[in-house]
Amino acid sequence: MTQPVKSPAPSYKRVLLKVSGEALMGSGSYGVDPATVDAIAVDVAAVAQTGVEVCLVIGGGNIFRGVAAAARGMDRAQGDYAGMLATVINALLMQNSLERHGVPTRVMTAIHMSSIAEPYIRRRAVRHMEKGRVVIFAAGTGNPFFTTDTGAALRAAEMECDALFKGTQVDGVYSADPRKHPDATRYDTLTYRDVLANDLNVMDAAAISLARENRLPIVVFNIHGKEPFSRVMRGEGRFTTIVAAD
Ligand SMILES: Nc1ncnc2c1ncn2[C@@H]1O[C@H](COP(=O)(O)OP(=O)(O)OP(=O)(O)O)[C@@H](O)[C@H]1O
Ligand SMILES: O=c1ccn([C@@H]2O[C@H](COP(=O)(O)O)[C@@H](O)[C@H]2O)c(=O)[nH]1
Repeated sequence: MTQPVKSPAPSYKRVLLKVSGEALMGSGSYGVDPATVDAIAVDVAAVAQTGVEVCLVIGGGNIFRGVAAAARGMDRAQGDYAGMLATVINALLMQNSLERHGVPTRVMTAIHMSSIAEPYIRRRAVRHMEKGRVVIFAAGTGNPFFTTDTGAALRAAEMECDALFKGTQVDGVYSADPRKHPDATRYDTLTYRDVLANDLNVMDAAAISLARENRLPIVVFNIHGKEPFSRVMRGEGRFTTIVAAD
């Protein structure tokens, strides 16, 4: 692997946090554990209170994944639309939790549902963040055959974020999926090219490619534990940074 130079923790002005839907299940195997959503909200609130502009993308894998439904015979595009609706449910739950902790928020959806959330309009989203609101981008890219990882890379590029933080079930990128291969080794830093060339499936290839084109650093970390987002923002704990080679 090419080893990019690891520099001290940068200071961020605006970041996007992607939370996997699975992370919201807590110790369950489906749906949402309110205590887990609350713990993530407290962590996001702490980061927002430092003055960093924060936007969020939450996956839907705790409720519905189009690709899994297609494997059982469902039409893929129809399943993907259902998956995107699952991300809206998660976004509304996170909004509720953040607001209970005093954080002003807006949910913006890529699929219009104006009774419950604003439609996604790039310049409005930027304005919300400038005013100190946490913006939650829901319904992914709005298109089937994509994932919320790609939605996260897309929105982070549009918002000109300094980095995309992927909060997931594992504490970084490994040589193989550590949940299936306990002997896999973890990397501190990787290049986009390494991730793509070695099929390191922590994020889908479309998301990595989009980040690479936009020179958007990706930081992969474990979303569980004591305020992990706050810690990784300070450069503490275990995580993997994915950047360009130079
Ligand atoms: N090389 C690897 N390094 C680290 N994790 C990997 C790797 N290959 C596969 N994975 C798996 O990828 C998962 C990250 O994807 P995640 O569960 O966050 O999915 P998602 O699609 O972003 O979210 P959702 O749960 O909403 O579908 C990790 O939990 C890990 O098990
Ligand atoms: O742009 C998008 C984003 C998501 N989907 C569908 O939603 C589910 C849940 O998202 P995850 O990224 O897996 O958490 C996904 O499996 C797709 O079915 C989509 O179609 N387009």
